[in-house]
Amino acid sequence: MSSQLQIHDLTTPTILSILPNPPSNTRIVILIDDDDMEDQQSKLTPDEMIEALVSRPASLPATMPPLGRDGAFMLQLFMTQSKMKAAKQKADEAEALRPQYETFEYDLTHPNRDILYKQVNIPGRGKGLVAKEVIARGTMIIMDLPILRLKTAPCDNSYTTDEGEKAYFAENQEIAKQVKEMGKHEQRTFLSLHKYDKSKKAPFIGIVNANALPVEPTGVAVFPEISKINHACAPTAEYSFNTTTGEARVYAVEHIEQDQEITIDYTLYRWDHELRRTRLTNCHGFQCKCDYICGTTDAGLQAHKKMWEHFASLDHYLVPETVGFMLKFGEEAMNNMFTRKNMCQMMNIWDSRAAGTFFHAWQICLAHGDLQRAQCFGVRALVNFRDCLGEEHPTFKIMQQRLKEYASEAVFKKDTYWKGTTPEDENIDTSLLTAKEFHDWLWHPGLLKLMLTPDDAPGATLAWLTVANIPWRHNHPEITDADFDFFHLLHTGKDETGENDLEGSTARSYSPRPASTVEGSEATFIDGENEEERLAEDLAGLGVSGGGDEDKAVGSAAHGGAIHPVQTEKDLESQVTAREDGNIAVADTKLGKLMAEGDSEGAGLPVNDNE
Ligand SMILES: C[S@@+](CC[C@H](N)C(=O)[O-])C[C@H]1O[C@@H](n2cnc3c(N)ncnc32)[C@H](O)[C@@H]1O
Repeated sequence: MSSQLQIHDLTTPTILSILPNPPSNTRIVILIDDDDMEDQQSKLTPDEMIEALVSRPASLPATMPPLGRDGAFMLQLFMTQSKMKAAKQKADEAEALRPQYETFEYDLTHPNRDILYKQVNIPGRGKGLVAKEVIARGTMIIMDLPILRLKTAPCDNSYTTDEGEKAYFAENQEIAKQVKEMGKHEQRTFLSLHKYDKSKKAPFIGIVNANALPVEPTGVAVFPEISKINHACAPTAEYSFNTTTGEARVYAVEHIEQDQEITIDYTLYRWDHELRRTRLTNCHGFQCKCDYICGTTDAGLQAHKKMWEHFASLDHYLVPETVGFMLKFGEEAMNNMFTRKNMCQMMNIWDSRAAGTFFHAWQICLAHGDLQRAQCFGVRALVNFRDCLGEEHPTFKIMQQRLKEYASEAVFKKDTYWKGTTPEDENIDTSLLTAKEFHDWLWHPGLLKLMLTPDDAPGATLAWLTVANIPWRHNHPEITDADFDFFHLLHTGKDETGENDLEGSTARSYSPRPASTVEGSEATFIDGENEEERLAEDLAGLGVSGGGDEDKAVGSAAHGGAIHPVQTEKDLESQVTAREDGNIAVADTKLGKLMAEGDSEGAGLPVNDNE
């Protein structure tokens, strides 16, 4: 039996006199429901408080006020009701967000669902996701886990022979088996996804084809939420997969307006328009008709091809085999990066390709011992990687590490011949420069030439933008001075105010620069002319007619013709209705139908009834 101490007006000295040698079984209640006390204790967690009281009573503040009106039984801290509630809610939220890697069991009450986006019908594209509110660049929109992973995309295999065809249908059955083993939520989710099955006999492959996205290191995966996102060649968001955690994320790479569609590039930017088209048609089963690339005229496509070839050739000094050239021709390599950056800007590419450009510029500057510029570029790369892939992504983490340990880079100071750097512009206080001055200083080593002829990369971009009637887009986020603070943060872990740290959201506060201020800084050519004037002047030289129409919306409006019939709300409902006996209706409706659509062996597969 425990002794009971009736303690009224309990004071610190009283507690201290009891606690060092409490009689066995003595428990003391300390009621903490008084505002003053809450203030004092707010810095301690309940566990710390207990620890402080029991093992280090002397550490209690000497001025501790009376501890309450009642006392009995147990050394216990009572948080106020609201605090308890908040703590519980926080714990529940954390639990809901905790990825479940082992089981892959997926709850339909997805943490991101209905938060930033909603699913609506999009004319010509079936359903799609739109922003429920304005979403800033760099915001994580979805975090998702695969419900199904395959080593290769079925659509990538060309089953032209009889044997190949057999293998194709065998694969369909393999996927069916995996679906059968899924939990009921996953089954429902998987089967509610859009299907593209040209053969009409491989429905499971059909679902994979329409929805699967590449995952690293190899293979493809289908996702419960991300697979609801439509494709755009100039997307508003970027999809990436994290090999370390096994999760996928989608980040806003543009400022997305309320009700604007959230789109990703299914082809992961890797291919020119012909390859993109093949991939989208063969795998995802639709022809993209965006006015950005796919829906333009033949001349537009030709111009795009040329521009793309130029773009792809710009980092040819940076592959390991030719790194010697980068050391020898640093300015030229830098010039290429300047061009690449300008091309990205003209095309309004602010996904991780832009980060790649800054990353290369960082390497070039490091190689030539130009640390000040290297730092500026390194930060830009990091900020862009963070915005597009997130701070958890291995690419971001590796970049962060490399920036810290720049001296161990293989190319570090391998060549000090750097025409671009003069004693005057070394160790310059960049904070004193205007945006324009800073821009000129930063890119100075590469500012040798920026031609606008049809055979030159920016010229080819301009030709494409013009032929395809795409405005030169520059009304989007440019890197701001916040990046420099971020670099400071990188080294110190704290900013001047001490409010941000690298573990937190840090430079998330980095906000898009308004369109008007972009002009005259990054968007200006070497001679400082306004790019619009320059554009107009150069059009004649390029032999292309018509200019960018700034008023016309671009890129995101891919009014493509979806081949599949629109899935109605009713369709979906009927697919996921729960059966009374605990199995799901989809088992003998949609799934059963799909099985039957496949070969006869498949029809016999029961759904998972373990649940
Ligand atoms: C991953 S699903 C996206 C969600 C799908 N729209 C739905 O209704 O469930 C891919 C399918 O959406 C359609 N789709 C996606 N992007 C499209 C686009 N840009 N133009 C036309 N159809 C598109 C195609 O039918 C494609 O097979």
